[in-house]
Amino acid sequence: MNNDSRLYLITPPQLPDLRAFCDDFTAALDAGDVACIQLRLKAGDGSAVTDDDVLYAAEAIMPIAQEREVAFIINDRPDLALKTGADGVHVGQSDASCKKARAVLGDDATVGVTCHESKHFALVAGEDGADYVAFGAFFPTTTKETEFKAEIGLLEWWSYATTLPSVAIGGITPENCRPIVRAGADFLAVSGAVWNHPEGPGAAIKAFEMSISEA
Ligand SMILES: Cc1ncc(COP(=O)(O)OP(=O)(O)O)c(N)n1
Ligand SMILES: Cc1ncsc1CCOP(=O)(O)O
Ligand SMILES: [Mg+2]
Repeated sequence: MNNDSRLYLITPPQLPDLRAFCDDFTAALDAGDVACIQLRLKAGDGSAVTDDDVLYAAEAIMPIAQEREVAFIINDRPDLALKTGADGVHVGQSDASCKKARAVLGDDATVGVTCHESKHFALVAGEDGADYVAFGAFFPTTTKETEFKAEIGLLEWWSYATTLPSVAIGGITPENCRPIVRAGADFLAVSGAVWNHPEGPGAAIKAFEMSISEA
């Protein structure tokens, strides 16, 4: 049994009211243990995401995280992670490679890699110097159109076979996370279940903590 999973928050894909998001984020961090936040901005209806959008959001969000020793990770873009002074970057299979991200950010940065449902991608990421591998999607999600579905057995196998930390992602909620925690996921990456919780992000963090401790 592994009850040590920690929360890895992912921002909503659009942040039309950055100040309101910063309040929500602060409430989440004040409610319980959070290991890290990933700034993940994606184009909405008719709007592209510019580098300036990412830099502007990072400038507001990063200090809130770093003041509380919560790691600040930028999605997709090692160059912007370097420019903002982020703690690291998360790259997918169609983004910059893990090796490239490491070359840009150096040995001290955190580099995470999306591995979908693939042991092969995860083993390659480990060889290439990733600090964690992310598997998913475990459950249906409306945050991203997902092509890949991961099974919980993959997390069990990974935690048995390797020491590299795993992140589970995709539709994870306080209600469905227990098998993922028991399977040995080191981190639960969550977005919608926190920011859209009916009682607010702080209540979501507390509900996750309860489920993790009972898993
Ligand atoms: C922790 C974590 N895991 C997976 C992803 C997905 O990355 P990617 O496949 O590159 O897709 P986008 O997030 O860029 O749409 C992630 N961002 N974080
Ligand atoms: C970015 C990403 N990659 C696979 S699923 C997903 C979305 C995670 O968000 P949620 O926790 O709302 O399902
Ligand atoms: Mg990506």
